[in-house]
Amino acid sequence: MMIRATALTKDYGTRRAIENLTFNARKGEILGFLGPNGAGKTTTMRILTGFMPPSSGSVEIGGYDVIENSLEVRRIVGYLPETVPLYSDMTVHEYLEYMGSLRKVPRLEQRINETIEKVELSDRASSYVGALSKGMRQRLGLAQALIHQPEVLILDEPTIGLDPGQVVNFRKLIREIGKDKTVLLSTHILPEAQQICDRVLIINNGHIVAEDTPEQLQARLTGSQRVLVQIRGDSKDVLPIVENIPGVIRAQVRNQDSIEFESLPGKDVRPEVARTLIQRGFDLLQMQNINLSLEEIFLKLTREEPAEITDSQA
Ligand SMILES: Nc1ncnc2c1ncn2[C@@H]1O[C@H](COP(=O)(O)OP(=O)(O)OP(=O)(O)O)[C@@H](O)[C@H]1O
Repeated sequence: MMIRATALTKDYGTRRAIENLTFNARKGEILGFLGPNGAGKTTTMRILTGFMPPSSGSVEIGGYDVIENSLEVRRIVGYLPETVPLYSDMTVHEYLEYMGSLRKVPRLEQRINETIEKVELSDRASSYVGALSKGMRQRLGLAQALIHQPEVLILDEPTIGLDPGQVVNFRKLIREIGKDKTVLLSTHILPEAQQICDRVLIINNGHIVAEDTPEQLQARLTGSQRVLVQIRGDSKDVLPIVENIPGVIRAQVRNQDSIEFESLPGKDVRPEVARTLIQRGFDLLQMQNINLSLEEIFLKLTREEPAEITDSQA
């Protein structure tokens, strides 16, 4: 195992940010940390990079304890924090020279050239950092994380604030770099985790609530459908009818003239619902799939195994 985190807990004063997180990452794996804002992703990454100690628990990276062997850990870990401290009055080359010299990178000039080529900034080597686009700045952030050729790369919400084109490029770049590194990446965007990662940990409220491959995650999420139905009439009259249609697992009144229902995985009951309602004399005004929000996805994924609620969070 390249990363081994055991029973990590972090309290900020009386606020418990993460509790008892245990997870591993294999060598060469791209592991995703998926969770909404405030879930505890940044806290975990800061602990992993030795930026701050946990309140309890331990982390080993490449066999080194992040606190006891912090120098070794810094040598094998590259970190792209949520906001990278970049110096706008340095050029791209100067900035990497500076970051590389702090890390005492050997043959730095050659290394800078290799790195800017990898992140596709070679033609910007002499541009001032302040003049770069957001996407370029993020690639420069990645370059500083890669300058010392770390085996492990830790990326905190790396595509946040990029425009859609830049996001696509940046994800491709991470996959490319991840071919020969262990990568831990945090995101609050489900498709991002699915596109980039080999395995995804879902973190909510400081706890790991699910762990899966992107494929299995997808299967668990797209299995069932949620649909909004609007009719001319009273939704209270329609509810019992829809509830009784085979394949419908849950239905509820949305407002006066609409209800929503959820169907069994793998079964599209919409035609049956439409037919039944029309047969019963209702005018069907609208039928619309409802996308799951991230919060709902968490609930869904954790329905079978509810997240542990502890009373120690007060
Ligand atoms: N320095 C701090 N002092 C007090 N509370 C903090 C501190 N940093 C984080 N927290 C709290 O700990 C919890 C976890 O925060 P964390 O930043 O790790 O979450 P996150 O998943 O990275 O979210 P985000 O994407 O918003 O950064 C949040 O409730 C946050 O308010």
